[in-house]
Amino acid sequence: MRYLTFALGKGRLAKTALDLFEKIGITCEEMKDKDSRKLIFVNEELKLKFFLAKGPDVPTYVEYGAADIGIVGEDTIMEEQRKLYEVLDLGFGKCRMCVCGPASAKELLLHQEQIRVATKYPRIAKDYFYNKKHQTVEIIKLNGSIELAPIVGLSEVIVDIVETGTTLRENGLEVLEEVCPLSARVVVNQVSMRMENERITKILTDLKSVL
Ligand SMILES: Nc1ncnc2c1ncn2[C@@H]1O[C@H](COP(=O)(O)OP(=O)(O)OP(=O)(O)O)[C@@H](O)[C@H]1O
Ligand SMILES: O=P(O)(O)OC[C@H]1O[C@H](OP(=O)(O)OP(=O)(O)O)[C@H](O)[C@@H]1O
Repeated sequence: MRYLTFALGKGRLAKTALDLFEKIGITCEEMKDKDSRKLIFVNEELKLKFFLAKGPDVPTYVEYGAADIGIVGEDTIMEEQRKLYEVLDLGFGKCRMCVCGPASAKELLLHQEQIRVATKYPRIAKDYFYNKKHQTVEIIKLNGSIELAPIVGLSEVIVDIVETGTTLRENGLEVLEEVCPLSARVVVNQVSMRMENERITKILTDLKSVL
């Protein structure tokens, strides 16, 4: 039997994903060691491998078959546009992709002004403004602390993830429009889905039963 390989984003979703696997009898104790720099873990008994990667790289590993199964935020799936099957909504990691800014930016959105939009998600932002709203905007790609952009005058608004709204509140910003709700998803490599259908289907069925 060959190994089935799981790719997990090493951020916020990893711990909950591992807890979920534990509930269906898939454990990997080594992975819980927070101080470890180890990147890949093996469960010999079940012939499973797990590795931690940067969230946005998870769909890449899955598309190329370096991982059979991945757990990743829906935002990352939308942004990366990889060829893979999105098979299960895990119902955790819930948040929203939103257009945010100071209250004063509402007017600019309303009048379809040519505004600047800072974001870690240029594809999602472009799709939203160009295809859904038919509004021409300038998109500026950033890599984090996106809320800074309207505060320091880099952009009028941002497209970013909102969970509790604390980051917005503490920086005098608010949600102006909602792009879409988001949650953690299971993605599967397209060839693995055929070649390892039985094992993968069993894992998915087990996961569904504990959600
Ligand atoms: N408050 C939140 N902020 C960001 N992502 C959240 C939040 N709540 C849930 N998520 C989900 O968790 C996923 C992982 O987020 P996390 O910030 O850990 O990783 P990341 O965006 O890849 O971070 P980094 O770029 O810092 O490595 C996101 O893609 C999103 O789907
Ligand atoms: O609504 P909240 O609960 O405040 O959560 C949303 C914030 O969390 C994320 O940032 P993260 O902590 O991943 O840091 P980053 O800005 O460096 O990506 C996201 O980009 C928002 O800034």
